[in-house]
Amino acid sequence: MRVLTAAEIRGLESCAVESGVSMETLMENAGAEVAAAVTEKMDVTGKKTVILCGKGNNGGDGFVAARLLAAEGAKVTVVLMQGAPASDLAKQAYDKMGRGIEIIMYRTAGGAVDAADVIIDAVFGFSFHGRLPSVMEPLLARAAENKKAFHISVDIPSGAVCDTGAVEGACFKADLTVTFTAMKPAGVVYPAAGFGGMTVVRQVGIKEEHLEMLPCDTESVLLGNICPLFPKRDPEGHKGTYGRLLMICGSVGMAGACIMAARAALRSGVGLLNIAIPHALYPILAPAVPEAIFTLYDPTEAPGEAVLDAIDKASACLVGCGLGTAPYAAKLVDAVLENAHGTVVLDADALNILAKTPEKLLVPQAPVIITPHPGEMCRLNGRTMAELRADRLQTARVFAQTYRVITVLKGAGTIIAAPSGETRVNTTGNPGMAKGGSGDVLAGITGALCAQNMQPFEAAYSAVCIHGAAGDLCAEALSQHGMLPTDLIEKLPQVFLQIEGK
Ligand SMILES: NC(=O)C1=CN([C@@H]2O[C@H](COP(=O)(O)OP(=O)(O)OC[C@H]3O[C@@H](n4cnc5c(N)ncnc54)[C@H](O)[C@@H]3O)[C@@H](O)[C@H]2O)[C@@H](O)CC1
Ligand SMILES: Nc1ncnc2c1ncn2[C@@H]1O[C@H](COP(=O)(O)OP(=O)(O)O)[C@@H](O)[C@H]1O
Ligand SMILES: [K+]
Repeated sequence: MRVLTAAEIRGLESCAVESGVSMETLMENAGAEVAAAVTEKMDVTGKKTVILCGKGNNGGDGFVAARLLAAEGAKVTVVLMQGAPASDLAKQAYDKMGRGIEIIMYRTAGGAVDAADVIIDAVFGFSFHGRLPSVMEPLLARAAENKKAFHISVDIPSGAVCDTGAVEGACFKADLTVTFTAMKPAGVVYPAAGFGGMTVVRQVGIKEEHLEMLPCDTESVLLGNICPLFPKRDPEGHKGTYGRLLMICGSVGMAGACIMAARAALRSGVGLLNIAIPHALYPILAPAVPEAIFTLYDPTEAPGEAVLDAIDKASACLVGCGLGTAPYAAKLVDAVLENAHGTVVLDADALNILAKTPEKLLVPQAPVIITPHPGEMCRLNGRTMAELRADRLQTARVFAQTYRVITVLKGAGTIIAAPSGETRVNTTGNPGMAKGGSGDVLAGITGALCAQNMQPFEAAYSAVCIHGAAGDLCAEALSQHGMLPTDLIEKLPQVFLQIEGK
């Protein structure tokens, strides 16, 4: 699904006005969609409906919804959060409300919020930036405490910044967000996405051709979107057809990371898996991954002929899961950066090794995918965690463009950014995956898809989506508490069944 910024929506709004659709109509339709979302959920007759309205057009949408819900028999109270409406459009909508709707100021609204059956958040929309004014915080907290009410946000949960998904202070917590025209970053990028509940996109009068003509470089990803990227396997295919993945992962003390990445790669369709490990790991790895072949190396020596030959033959290399950061590991990373022909996937310790010298990411001729979690990202770009959380989209984009690497910034709503500026936001997965080892599974899937010659950007976002989909199946079957990263691997066949079925 396309994800549009506030400026893009404003541009579309101007096109609509030029083609004869008035702003009043857009606002009327927006308010009607909000009212419809409530009436679809419940019979509103006599229901105490509190609408928190700001002074801008988001508040205007709230006034329209107030009028329409009151006409349906709801007992509506409008709360002016910033005093009288300021925009002409919002003023018109306010005047049209007529009698029969209670209008109160936010300072006296606590009781109404506590007793409400429905609370509609129409305080701020896509023009909000910075922090929610602190005077509004107590009322939002009371709205959240009213657990029996249905909470609905208009366009964006108030307190979230549209284009970055940042939430610096308090934010309205919604069960449902009705957003207009297109998905916005705040609907899919965390932390904002965690406040909006389910987000539905509703059309309010922007012409479809205007929407389609608009170039868009950001999309959200669902399993259904990636299915067409997986052609049927060739009936005459052999192991050579499906690529040769070289993994340089694992060390004494971290063999498990290598095993999980290897098993995930094998369950993701790769033809041949070669694992380069120190001799000492062979007795553990060989029985754990019987399908793999092994290239054994001596960690006290520089990467030898066998490792260099393996790099030369690989259609993709995955480096870093459980590799450690010893000097020999750094030499292995260099060997891959200098010699790889196929896509290079760098995870975990490979990224820790490169944190001091990120310019080395520019060395490979081959495409590079990096899969940092937020801590690794901050080590690589030298920024703080607060800076990262303030704009996860831009953090990934800037790094991808600066170092010409596909950047997979992991976490809820993983961001996948390409050097071209194209960006994807993942929508699968859940907090049951927040356990050591989940990242190794993702790295294995990513390496396997790259080895099979999928385009690297498509491989990167498909892997993230598949990984999250496996996580969602695990959560359903095993609970978020009880599921393990190794369970993700066992669920991969079920995800690929869905992909092959399309
Ligand atoms: N453009 C469109 O296509 C449509 C837009 N509509 C609505 O219009 C909304 C946007 O309306 P507006 O542009 O009037 O702005 P908002 O209603 O988002 O914000 C109101 C005002 O708050 C100010 N503000 C921003 N950050 C603040 C902060 N931290 N503290 C205090 N004040 C702050 C802004 O400068 C703005 O003037 C959309 O989100 C949507 O709900 C709808 O009416 C339908 C169509
Ligand atoms: N709350 C969450 N929602 C969705 N996915 C998550 C969540 N927490 C973690 N994940 C996913 O789990 C994986 C964890 O990776 P990482 O932090 O590298 O762990 P490790 O290296 O310990 O295996 C990432 O793919 C991340 O996106
Ligand atoms: K809002």
